[in-house]
Amino acid sequence: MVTVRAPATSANLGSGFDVFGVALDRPADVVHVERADRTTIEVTGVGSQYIPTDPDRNVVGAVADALDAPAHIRIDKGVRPSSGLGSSAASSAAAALALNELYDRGLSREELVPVAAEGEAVVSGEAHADNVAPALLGGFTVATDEGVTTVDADIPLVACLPEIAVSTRDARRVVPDTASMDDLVHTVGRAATLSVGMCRRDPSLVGAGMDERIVTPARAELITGYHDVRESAFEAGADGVTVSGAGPSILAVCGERERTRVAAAMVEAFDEAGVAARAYKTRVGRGAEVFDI
Ligand SMILES: Nc1ncnc2c1ncn2[C@@H]1O[C@H](COP(=O)(O)OP(=O)(O)O)[C@@H](O)[C@H]1O
Ligand SMILES: N[C@@H](CCOP(=O)(O)O)C(=O)O
Repeated sequence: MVTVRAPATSANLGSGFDVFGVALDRPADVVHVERADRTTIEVTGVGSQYIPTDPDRNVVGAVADALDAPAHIRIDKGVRPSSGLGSSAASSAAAALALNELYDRGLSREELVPVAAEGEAVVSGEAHADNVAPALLGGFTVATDEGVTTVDADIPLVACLPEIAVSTRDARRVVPDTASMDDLVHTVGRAATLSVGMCRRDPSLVGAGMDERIVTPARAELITGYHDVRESAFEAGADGVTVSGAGPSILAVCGERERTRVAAAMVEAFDEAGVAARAYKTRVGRGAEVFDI
């Protein structure tokens, strides 16, 4: 048996739609795999009642197919599904790494990124790699058609998860088909600022680089209380606030000392909007870990 822990991730970071991602140091999924003649799946943990065990509908089934590695796969969910915190990606990345070990396929973590992205295609319709890349490699990742670049960033974060579900598939439908040249220039400037901020481990540059005018405003409409939560986080000292992945989680970047205040302000603002929420005080963390063979 092989056991792998793969972390939650936050994709896009505002200005890096379908490209940027960070691994969070918590929460995480734990996946156990054992060789079998055909793939079977068992799911426990947070939100497991909403997750199919049919290998054609669970992301780990697609990963097992892609690696030609049938197995009995047990998923212990720590990352709630439809959260905007890369729940499906955590399972996909963990399964890819675990099955690669179990069947001795010899693929590197970089080579496992497109394999794990096959799982994302099952649930969102597209094999976007911006969650599975940080889930496998850790840190801040830039995922493009050419491959993945990583930065071992260390930045404090707050991920605030409201009790609403937004499916990535639905949230991809509201993404505009076109953008003006002004908005593209603005996005490139912010994305570059954010990347420099990650390299310098500077929360204020990362925060400034999160601002984005094309995708985020459309998705904010799907999240009750988004504007108030964002404003409250800034008032409490956040350097930047945006939709985490496709939502509904909201991600804030801040200094170490502001984290507790920012987390409390976000939960309170959701509460005032009539939505229960929890906040993870977290930071950019490591990628998936094999911890028991
Ligand atoms: N192993 C899995 N973990 C989480 N969700 C899964 C898994 N397999 C299939 N799903 C389905 O994927 C959807 C959640 O994925 P997605 O919408 O991308 O949300 P998230 O942002 O949390 O990854 C749900 O419909 C869920 O039932
Ligand atoms: N780039 C994707 C990221 C989806 O992230 P998730 O955590 O919500 O699955 C998108 O924005 O659609």
